[in-house]
Amino acid sequence: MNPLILPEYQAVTPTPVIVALDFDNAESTLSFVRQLDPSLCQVKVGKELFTATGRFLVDSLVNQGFKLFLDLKYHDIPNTVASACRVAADMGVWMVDMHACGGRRQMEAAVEAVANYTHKPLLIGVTVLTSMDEADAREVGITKPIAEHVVDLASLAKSSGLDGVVCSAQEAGMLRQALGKEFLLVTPGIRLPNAQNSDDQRRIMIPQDALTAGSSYLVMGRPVTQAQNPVAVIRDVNAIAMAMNAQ
Ligand SMILES: O=C(O)c1cc(=O)[nH]c(=O)n1[C@@H]1O[C@H](COP(=O)(O)O)[C@@H](O)[C@H]1O
Repeated sequence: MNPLILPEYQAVTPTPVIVALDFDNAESTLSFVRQLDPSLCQVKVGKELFTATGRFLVDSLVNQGFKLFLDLKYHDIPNTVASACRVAADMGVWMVDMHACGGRRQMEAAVEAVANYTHKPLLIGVTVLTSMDEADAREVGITKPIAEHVVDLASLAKSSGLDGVVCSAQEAGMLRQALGKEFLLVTPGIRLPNAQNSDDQRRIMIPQDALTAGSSYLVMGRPVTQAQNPVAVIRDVNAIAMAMNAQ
């Protein structure tokens, strides 16, 4: 058990934080993860780390007891995505995602592929990337305001049987109203109140506002991994969530 983790934070289950392990090698990742604990946060392995390390690191993190979000954003024909989700389920991941714009048949095939697993991974549809603003969206043919497009894709994901979506916390309030309390809202693009800039992110929110708006999970990469004290940043978010849950 990591001595940095105080008993009161161990009581935070589930924590809303998913730490994006956006590293390019196993050594840096494992050295960073040594200060974390499965009761403190979930972890996410995305394209950079998975390309660098393959399933070796996923296995290692799952074996350490972390709930792992495999963020490979599948977007392919139904058979390919369904088969990939089945392999992800075999790996014991907690959450896996696919682009909702891959369509109903892609999502339904994924749902069917993992339906009989005892530990079925949560299936999450990516709506509109948090790095995109209205001008970016228009350039790729999205003619509606982003918020409306997100609601449409999230409704499609829900009616296809997915457990939730990735969206910006800016859309969380609207999606909560439209899709109810149970549907998971996984929100990247989180920035701390004192952040100097938003990097490549465009639709951002601070943790407190994201949780108030109805986010289920906050995906946090650089605000945690580049912090002087990553554990303190996670604990602060957990404390906000705990205070809100106590109300
Ligand atoms: O699916 C994701 O996790 C994701 C979707 C999205 O719309 N925006 C987004 O930033 N992400 C991921 O969330 C993480 C955000 O990292 P930071 O901007 O460093 O906090 C990265 O790993 C992204 O790949």
